[in-house]
Amino acid sequence: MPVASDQTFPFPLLIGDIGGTNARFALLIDAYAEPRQLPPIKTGDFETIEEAMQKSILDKTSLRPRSAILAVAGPIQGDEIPLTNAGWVIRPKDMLASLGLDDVLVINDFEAQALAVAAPADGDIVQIGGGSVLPRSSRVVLGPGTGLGVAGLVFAQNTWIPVPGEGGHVDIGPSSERDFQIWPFLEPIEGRMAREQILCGRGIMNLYRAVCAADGVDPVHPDQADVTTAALAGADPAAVETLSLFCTYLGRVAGDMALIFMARGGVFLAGGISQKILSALMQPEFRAAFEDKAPHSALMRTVPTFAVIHPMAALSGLAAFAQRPGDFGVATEGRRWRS
Ligand SMILES: Nc1ncnc2c1ncn2[C@@H]1O[C@H](COP(=O)(O)OP(=O)(O)OP(=O)(O)O)[C@@H](O)[C@H]1O
Repeated sequence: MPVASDQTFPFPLLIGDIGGTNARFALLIDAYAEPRQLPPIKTGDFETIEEAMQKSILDKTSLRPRSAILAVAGPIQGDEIPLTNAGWVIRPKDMLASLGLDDVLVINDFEAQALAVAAPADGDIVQIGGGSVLPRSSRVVLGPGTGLGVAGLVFAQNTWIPVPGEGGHVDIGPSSERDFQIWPFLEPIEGRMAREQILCGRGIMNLYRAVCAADGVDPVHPDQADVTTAALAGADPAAVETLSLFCTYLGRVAGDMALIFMARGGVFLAGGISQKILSALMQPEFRAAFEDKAPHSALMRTVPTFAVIHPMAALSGLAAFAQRPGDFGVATEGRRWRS
């Protein structure tokens, strides 16, 4: 049965960021040592998470972790947690038994990204456009990857409290004249357009195909990496427009989230794709769409936006929480299991 309890976890402690495509792990020997990062693995290479953890971690070290804190892509409910965009199902009770752990906590992957932006090091982020951080004010993290992750981070009672959600599944609509030309060709999900239909890896392909269809040209790029590579090289007008629109829509959604949380502490772009298209995010489209929020454009100009460039940001957030749990208000009820 999941139990509610205190916030400390026994060391050695294994932390893991389990995305739809990649899983990244690190070991913490104690509350003071630097996390020992392990080589990332592809979720598709292993049938189950227990097999992945056994073969890629436990078989390769004599260190026996006593607890695990895992961040997963998807909502956490009950004793079986399916990953939204991958085949694994996390069963913490089985994990306690099969991996010999005393304590397992499972949180949302963007909650971990939120923990990471409570106090990012200067070298971990790059500012996009103007504005400045108002200390102790709410923050937002969102990131296109296999899906679109979104979370808030609020400061209350001297702790940073991550606010997980499923903001990638909120509706998105057309706004400009060009949007109205392209929108009819976007593939919806069960009849509606959610943000994640555009703002993620497969969303780039959805947008690219729609841009091509709107202009009556044949798509030539086989996947999203090909589209962004061609766009960044300025090689193909449809790819260039796709990336430009992607930045506009990401800016629009980032601005929406900033308004919802009144995020004067900043909006942080995490996820694998943001790092790969950083030079496009630095162009005017992203920030212009972010600020285009009449009647609050003047306010939006003061709110800073950042790309997170730390390669393992979610892991750094989990490590900060594991080592200084008192700094964070992470709810454990219903998602912590102990043997
Ligand atoms: N150069 C690129 N341009 C655009 N998309 C890319 C590029 N390289 C990888 N991708 C896409 O990024 C996605 C993977 O993102 P990420 O590395 O953040 O993985 P993840 O952590 O597993 O994602 P998530 O946490 O959302 O499940 C895939 O859809 C992949 O096709």
